[in-house]
Formats: sequence, C-alpha cells, structure tokens
Amino acid sequence: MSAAQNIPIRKRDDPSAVTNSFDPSTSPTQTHISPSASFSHRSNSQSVSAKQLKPFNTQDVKVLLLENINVTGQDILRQQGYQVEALKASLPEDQLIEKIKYAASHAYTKLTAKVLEHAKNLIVIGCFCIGTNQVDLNYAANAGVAVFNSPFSNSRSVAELVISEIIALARQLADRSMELHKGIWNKVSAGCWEVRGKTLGIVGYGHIGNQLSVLAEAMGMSVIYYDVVNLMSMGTAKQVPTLKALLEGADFVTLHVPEIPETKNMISTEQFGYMRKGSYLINASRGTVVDIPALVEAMRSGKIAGAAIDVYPNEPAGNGEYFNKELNTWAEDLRSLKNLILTPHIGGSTEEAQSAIGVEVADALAKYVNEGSTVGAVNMPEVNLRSLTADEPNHVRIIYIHKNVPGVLRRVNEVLGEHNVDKQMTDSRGDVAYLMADISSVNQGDIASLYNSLEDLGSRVRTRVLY
Ligand SMILES: NC(=O)C1=CN([C@@H]2O[C@H](COP(=O)(O)OP(=O)(O)OC[C@H]3O[C@@H](n4cnc5c(N)ncnc54)[C@H](O)[C@@H]3O)[C@@H](O)[C@H]2O)C=CC1
Ligand SMILES: O=C(O)C(=O)COP(=O)(O)O
Repeated sequence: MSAAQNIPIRKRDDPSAVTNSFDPSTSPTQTHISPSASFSHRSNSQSVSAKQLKPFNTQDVKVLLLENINVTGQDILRQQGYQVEALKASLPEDQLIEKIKYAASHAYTKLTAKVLEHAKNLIVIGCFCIGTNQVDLNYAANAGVAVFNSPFSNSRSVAELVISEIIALARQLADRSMELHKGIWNKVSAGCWEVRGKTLGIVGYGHIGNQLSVLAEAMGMSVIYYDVVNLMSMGTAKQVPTLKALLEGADFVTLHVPEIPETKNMISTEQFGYMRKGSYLINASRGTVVDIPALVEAMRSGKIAGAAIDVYPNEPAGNGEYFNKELNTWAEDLRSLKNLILTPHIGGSTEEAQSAIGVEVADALAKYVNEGSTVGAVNMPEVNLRSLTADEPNHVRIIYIHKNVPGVLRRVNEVLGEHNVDKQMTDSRGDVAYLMADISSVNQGDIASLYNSLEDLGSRVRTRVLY
C-alpha cells in the first residue's frame, strides 16, 4: 500500500469523508496557498484575525506540475482534492515567476534564487527525479520551502540503459544502424569487441553505480569503481583509490556522480589523457560533469573510441525543440562524430521508473502539505509526528520553521506552553530548524493569536498552523 492511501482525503462540504484520523481538510492552514492567506510573508507589524486564518482545506491547495509528470503522481495529488495544473513542458523564466506561487518541479526546470524570490506562497517543491541540482536548495530551505525527490525509483532504468550502451559502443551499433537507414551496407568487425573480460570503471558507486556493477559482472566484465566515500563492493568489484587509477584501469568509464562544484568538468583534457587508447566514455549523470570540447578532441584524436552522452549542460525545455549550437556551442561538433550515441536525457525514461517516481514524490508532497512531515526532504531536517486520530479533537498542529540560532525553542515553548503540548519534535539542518508540535484543547478563537505570537518571534522563517 502506498503512503498516499494512508493520507486522509476529504473534499470541502463532504462531512461524510475522513473523520477517523488527523483531518487535514479541517486542520492545516496553508499559509502559502491563496493570496488572501499568504501570512508567512507579511511584515511582523501586521496581525492575522481569526476570520482570515482559514482552516486547512485541500481544495485550496494549488499544484503546478511541469514537464509531463506521470499520471500516477497527478492522480494522487488530484485525489487529495488539490487544484492540479499539469503542463507537458517546462516554462520560460518569466512565465515561471508568474506561476510559481505554488509549484512542483521536474528534472530540468531551474528553480533559482531569482525564481524562488517571487514564490511568496510556495511551501513545497517536488523534483520528480533523482537529481535536485536544478533547485537552489539552500535558498529554498531559508525561505521555508521544503524540497522532495525520488532517490532511487529510476536507478535501475539508468543502469539498464548504460548496459545497453556498453555493448552498443563496443559493436558500433548506432553507426551501423544509421548507415543502413541510409541504405548503406557496411559489415565490419575491425574495432568491434565483445564486452566479456573487459573492465568497467564506475565513477560514483551509489544507487545507479551499484546496480550497474551487478549487471556488468553478470556479463563477464570486471568492475572497478571510484567514489569519494569508502563503500562496500557488490560481487567482486574493487574500489580504487583515485580517479586517475580508475581511468587508467578501465576499458569503459561510466559516470554516476551528482552535479556539485567538485564534479564540474571532472572529465576534461587531463583525465582523457589518463584513459586507455580505444576506451569508451558514458555520461548519464549530469551534463556539466564532462568537458565536451575536450571529449570532442579526444574522440577526433582516436584516443576515445566511442561515447554515449545522455545529459548536457543546457537541455531543451521540451520535446520538439532543437538541439543545436544556440543551446550548446559544440552541438554540431558532437553531431559530426562517429560512434557517439546521443540520447535526450532518457536514462530514467521508462514506464516503470516514471510511475514509481510519480507515486513516491506525490505521496511525499501530500504528507508534507497535509501533515507537515518532512521525511525524505533533501533540504530540511527530517521531522515527523504520527497522524492525529479521531479521539484527539481540538488539536492543532504547529509547524514552525525557524533560523537555527540560540534561544528560539525557549521562546517558542513560552508561546506553546499556554496550551497543552501533546507532543513535539524538532531538528536542525544547517541554518534552518524545523519544529512540529501537537497542541490539544485549543479554542478556535485562540488559533490566530497563537499564530501571531509565533510569527512575531524574530527567528521565524515560516509558520503553519494546521487545524
Ligand atoms: N540520465 C538520467 O536520466 C539520470 C541521471 N541521474 C543522475 O545520476 C546521478 C547519480 O545518481 P545516483 O546513483 O542515484 O546517486 P547516489 O547519490 O546514489 O550516488 C552518487 C555517488 O557519487 C559519489 N560521489 C559524489 N561526489 C563524488 C566525486 N567527486 N567523486 C566520486 N564520487 C562522488 C557519492 O559518494 C555517491 O556514492 C544523480 O545525481 C543524477 O544527477 C539520475 C537518474 C537519472
Ligand atoms: O532522476 C534524475 O535525476 C534524472 O535525471 C531523470 O530525469 P527525468 O525524470 O527522466 O527527466
């Protein structure tokens, strides 16, 4: 059973729906949603009346889905009662800024500080993929916006694509196919190899690297890997101490590292120099990890016998757009090379992966929106309290995101201490701390003043009162 099925679903004016558990539709005040309820960014001198502070209603929640999110994810969010707008492609920055008062994201849409600065009502971002490099995570955390992703739902799909590319490169499969599509019969064995007995070098031995390691050994390859962390080997794979050692020892090099400053141009002229003559390079991680002009040079010189590239520093916003020099200056150089497999970022593009990602991220978003749980968040501490039950009426759930500075908890608890604090959990990550507390026996009339008191503490980043 997916987590989503555990989340209470209730529509406005439907009193018959969920009453036996914490009921988000009558509880959380989504301070991000409607402009009239955008409390979290008001100045401290304003105050919120009880009338303005509406009880949470899932139908007030607006979700913007970009880049053709799988229907499984869309369904989960719609079943919550949220207003879901699903677009097939990404949006240009100006339109995104206009829309991003509420949003979910996808692999390519860049949610920079400049974009997020305009997202005054946004409370959560879902990356329906593994990579979260497209979002300014730090800015988001400091603005009280939680970010979720799907850490491994598409790992197997990427690993299988890479396996297919290892064989395809060794056999020059793409070239032969393209030739025959043009009517040219070109039966060659020179420079074509079996993969059995060859060495695969995996850079980044995480979820994808692990899967790949097992599959490659099953085909009779030897596996070596390089990772900044000391990791347990799968099968008989061996960790090597340096990137140089990996490049010198592998016939095929495949990259599975995140996009971070340390991995930018990780494979450039110097590294191609260490690689074996006639070896192959595969990049299905992020476009910035390989210095493409250096790759072009290494392939033209014959040092590298073939490459498969799935990811690029600049990728088109949607299908049908051109991949040309306006987007990446070296695009034409790449297109002119032999035994170079170019794919449009399809590593995770399988029915299985997209469906699993849709469920996982949509579940996490709903748990956060409805109940405040940050389990699985990539930019906030993971905090959760069990869902409230039917025999806990008049409970209010407080979510208080605040700067991680001394003395805040004492001041928050002075405010909460006016009521009966049933349970409370707090944790911090970097500059930001997240507090969740369930307060019982709260009069409806006291909720706005509770909210105002928390908002008036100088340390608050965002307050949500779910009732
Ligand atoms: N082409 C596609 O469609 C897809 C691409 N990706 C990309 O693949 C990347 C890897 O995915 P996972 O394996 O799930 O990530 P992961 O987080 O499970 O593993 C990444 C590994 O890289 C290691 N690492 C980090 N910095 C390193 C460095 N400087 N040198 C060597 N190792 C380093 C980490 O210690 C970790 O073991 C993602 O960050 C994403 O950008 C992920 C899914 C689909
Ligand atoms: O999961 C990732 O990081 C990916 O790169 C996959 O992107 P996608 O979901 O296939 O657009």
